[in-house]
Amino acid sequence: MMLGTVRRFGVSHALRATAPRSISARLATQLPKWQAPSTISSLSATRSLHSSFPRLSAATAQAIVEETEPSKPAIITEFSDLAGENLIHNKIIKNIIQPDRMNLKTMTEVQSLTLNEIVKGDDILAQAKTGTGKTLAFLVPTLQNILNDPSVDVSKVGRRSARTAPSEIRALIISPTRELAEQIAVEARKVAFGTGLIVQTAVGGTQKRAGLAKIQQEGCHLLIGTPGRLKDILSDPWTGVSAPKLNTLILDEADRLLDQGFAPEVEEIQSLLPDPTKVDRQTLMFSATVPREVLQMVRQTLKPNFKHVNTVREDELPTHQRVPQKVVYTRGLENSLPALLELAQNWQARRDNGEELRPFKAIAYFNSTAETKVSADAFNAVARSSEFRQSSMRNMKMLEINSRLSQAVRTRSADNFRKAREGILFSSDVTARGMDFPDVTHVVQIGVPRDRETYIHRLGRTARAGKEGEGWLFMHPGESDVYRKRLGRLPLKVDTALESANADLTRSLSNDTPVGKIVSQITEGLAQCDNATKVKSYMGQLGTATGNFNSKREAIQALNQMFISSYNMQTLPELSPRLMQQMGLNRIDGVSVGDGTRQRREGGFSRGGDRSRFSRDGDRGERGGFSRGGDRGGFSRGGERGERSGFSRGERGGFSRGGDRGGFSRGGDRGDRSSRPRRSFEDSFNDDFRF
Ligand SMILES: Nc1ncnc2c1ncn2[C@@H]1O[C@H](COP(=O)(O)OP(=O)(O)OP(=O)(O)O)[C@@H](O)[C@H]1O
Repeated sequence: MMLGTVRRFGVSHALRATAPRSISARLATQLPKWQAPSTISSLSATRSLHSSFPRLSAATAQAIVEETEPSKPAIITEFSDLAGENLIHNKIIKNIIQPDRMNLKTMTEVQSLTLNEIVKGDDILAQAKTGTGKTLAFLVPTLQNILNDPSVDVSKVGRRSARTAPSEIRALIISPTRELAEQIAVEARKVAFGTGLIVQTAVGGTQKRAGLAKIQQEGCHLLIGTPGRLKDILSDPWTGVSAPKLNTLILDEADRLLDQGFAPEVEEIQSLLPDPTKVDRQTLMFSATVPREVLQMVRQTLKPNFKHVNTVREDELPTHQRVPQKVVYTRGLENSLPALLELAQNWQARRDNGEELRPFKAIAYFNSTAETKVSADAFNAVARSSEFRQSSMRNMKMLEINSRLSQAVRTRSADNFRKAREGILFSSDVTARGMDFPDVTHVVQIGVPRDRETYIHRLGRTARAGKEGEGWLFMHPGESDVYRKRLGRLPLKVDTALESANADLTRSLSNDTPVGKIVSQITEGLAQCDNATKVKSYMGQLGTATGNFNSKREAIQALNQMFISSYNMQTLPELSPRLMQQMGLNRIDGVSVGDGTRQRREGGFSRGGDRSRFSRDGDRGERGGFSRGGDRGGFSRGGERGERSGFSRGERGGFSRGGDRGGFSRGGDRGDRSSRPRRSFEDSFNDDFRF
């Protein structure tokens, strides 16, 4: 079996014969040493030689190449060795290796393999596990290709700022989330420091005008953004931003960008780029996961002779072996938050006892945005309590991030978590892909995630760059069918150590027991959350749980129990008959039927409880739940595949039919100009609905 493989597809694209060759392709012919590791398929025997952070050591690579194809020179594996090859600008190399800059030495496997391939100018699909340095793998050759382009004014390289017209954009990176786009930009600026190359971002939720002005004043060689905003500015002639000379397009988290939710926007962006028969374009796709369903889209998007660089062996699991993954069956939905607190306390107790453990820094993932909020609010209340403030956990930061927060708050949360030594980030899937928060020790997923890829990417927020980490999944036994379907082949082991996961919280527990103490902390924390948030959380979870549980009735019973016993609410939220019909529920499922008057009175919804209003006022994450619940045909009946496609169809279909789409897209542009930024449809849909 292969450690890293480079597969070539098809024959050369007819266009390539006529199209001008990319700079990198031309370069490649002058570069005898940086050979394609076409023998890389023979690397399997050396796997044990590698550290947990997969790298090809120079000696190993040399030995392999010699063993298999003695005539071929070594693969470059040290960043510093790039200098002798005249391949990569000295400033870029310095930026990467200098201790006071990025301080990196040896390439990771995906970097080594793809740098080599990208520089030759071919289209690439690159697959490597989470946290293995894919960002640098596409940034370095991309920035170098721009520098190599004779039509880019290289005479200014080295100056602080090389002013360019907006149309000088040579490379475009599309990212599914704003935070990831910004993170890539930070990395790109580090790599490009001192070269004169200008990196700009175009992401939703920020002032479009200000972003455009920046591009116009400073110029832009590399533009990084989210699909909606990129489409917006490239399609609008008034922005003055176009990319007639663009020759590199990168799709980070490619499988997400090619799924049915994003694909139309990505296609539209491509149609706004120069005709590839006139301006040769190299397209690069990177992700840790490439499900079979999207391979077809990959083939349609890349040139027929694209290369598939895959560092995940066919017989290997897509998660890091070094990461223990544990599944905890919770007695009820209400047991998850106490179990999370217990996990943190246990870790801290071990540290207090002198074990050499890193500070507890966890991301807790929830399937609905409102649940994220209620949980963050409850833990913040716990953290304010005198008991907590007197404990050794007192420095733990409790932070929240989800798509319902303003972009400014989202950015602040992400920055604070990045800086935090210890803490918990209560997150929806906005941070599930690509985000590189340092030193995350635990990823805790609450509820079975919507698909296998989501599980893998969330888990990938820990154990990055060769570090250690743990993955935990807290799930209700009622989710066992979808658990088996979605995550069945992943190496999760049942863990029963967390006592509060199994405590009966419908009965009062003595405060004298450790579990009783934990439960009372959470109960007091939840008591400080407002009722409206709790109602929204119930509604959000209704959507996700009815899609996840073996039966809707069981889901609703579990939810009702949590609402009454743990949220300490007296009466269940009312669901309108219309909503019930949309969700495929009936009275005997145990829901409270009404017109929403009660929750309006109690502050649950400001503008009503039916679906159409709820979709404006309620939690956007919840809408995902509703659609899934509503579009039962796709979600509950489908298998793994059916769920994926049903899910996407359900979301889009639900939206278009509901008419929200038009409203959102119209509102998006105007919103960017108004003082209170409004969200374009894409921003709301792509970021909020599905993350
Ligand atoms: N050659 C290297 N040596 C050591 N650390 C590296 C190297 N390259 C990148 N890193 C670090 O590894 C971490 C993960 O990198 P990156 O975010 O690019 O991973 P990724 O493969 O894109 O992950 P994901 O699949 O989650 O998007 C970053 O902190 C980065 O600085």
